[in-house]
Amino acid sequence: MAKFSTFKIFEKFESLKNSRFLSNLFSFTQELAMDLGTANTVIISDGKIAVNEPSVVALDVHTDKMVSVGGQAKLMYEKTNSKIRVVRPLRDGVIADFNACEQMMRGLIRMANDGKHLFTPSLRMVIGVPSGSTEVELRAVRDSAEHAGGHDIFLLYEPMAAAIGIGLDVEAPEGNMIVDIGGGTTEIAVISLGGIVSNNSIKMAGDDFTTDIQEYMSRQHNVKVSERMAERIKINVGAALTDLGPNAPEDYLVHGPNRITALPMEVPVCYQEIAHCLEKSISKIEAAVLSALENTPPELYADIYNNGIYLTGGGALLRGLDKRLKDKVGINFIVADDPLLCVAKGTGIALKNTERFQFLMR
Ligand SMILES: Nc1ncnc2c1ncn2[C@@H]1O[C@H](COP(=O)(O)OP(=O)(O)OP(=O)(O)O)[C@@H](O)[C@H]1O
Repeated sequence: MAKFSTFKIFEKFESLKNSRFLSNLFSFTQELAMDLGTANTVIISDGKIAVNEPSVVALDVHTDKMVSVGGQAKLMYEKTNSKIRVVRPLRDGVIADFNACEQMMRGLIRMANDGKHLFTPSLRMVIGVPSGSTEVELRAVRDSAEHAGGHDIFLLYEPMAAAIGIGLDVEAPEGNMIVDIGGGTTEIAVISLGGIVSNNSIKMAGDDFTTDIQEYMSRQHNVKVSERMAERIKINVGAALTDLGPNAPEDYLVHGPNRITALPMEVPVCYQEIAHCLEKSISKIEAAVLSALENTPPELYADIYNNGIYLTGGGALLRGLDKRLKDKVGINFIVADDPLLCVAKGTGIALKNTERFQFLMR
């Protein structure tokens, strides 16, 4: 009888061991794909989005230990006391605070695991990086990932990841152009035969739009707004065109202190004035797209003309941007589905097919 039940227990354990839960619990290697962005970090585990959080970490000023990470840390942003510092470790697409970045990565990876592993696994990772990164900047990402538990680390350029994430056949002898407007960088790349033929990476993107709005509110309306409020204005009434027709959003009510008197103010903001205030920054992105097209060989140019240009990244969500770029360049612009997730999805696909995409990664 005892023999029988021992056998049963053994059989049960074997079947559980083969289940995903237990194989995760006892596995020593874990595979993660990561879009380590200036504004948001997305982690894909087991083919699913496990983490999609702001790239923010809160640290104890005295011990430098992590207090919170992601959305929780963002809630503390611009609201801290002298004991806590809230850091955005990436600026313009690259690591600006190495220690904070490492802590943030650790915290987010832990969040992705969520008790799934009994032991700290060794990580096999694909990480999206800006295509304009220098060797030193790439080294910094690799080092941060290694310190956060990474063992096998593959780096994939963001426009290539975005193209894979959209579902384009990046190995085909066909030109495709991607314009990825993130928080810190705009990456423009022409892809053909599994390589980047021409690229242009500028440090002008969504966060610069936010800063433009913050400065505009202070200059034009004498109202002081935080970075987070400026971002809310951008999301609610941000636009690239002064005429959005029937898609125009309602005015957005902004509350804040008067810059001079500190008395409370209420200012309604319309999308037309935001379109004016973003004019200069958007023109720089237009110029970068034109310059990338200038450097594109004619055969690939013809493909791009036929296929249209893909817009990805959070900046692609700015109202009317696709139409404005189309009017300027004369080529159709297509906003990808889920533009905020294209790079992450692409790194996830590359992770599942590291053999196939090995030649694309560094
Ligand atoms: N609806 C929206 N309208 C305009 N901008 C938006 C919208 N939603 C998000 N954004 C902006 O998109 C940016 C974040 O985009 P994304 O997550 O693609 O960037 P990232 O990957 O973090 O940055 P990077 O690639 O530069 O490192 C932020 O500046 C955010 O304010």
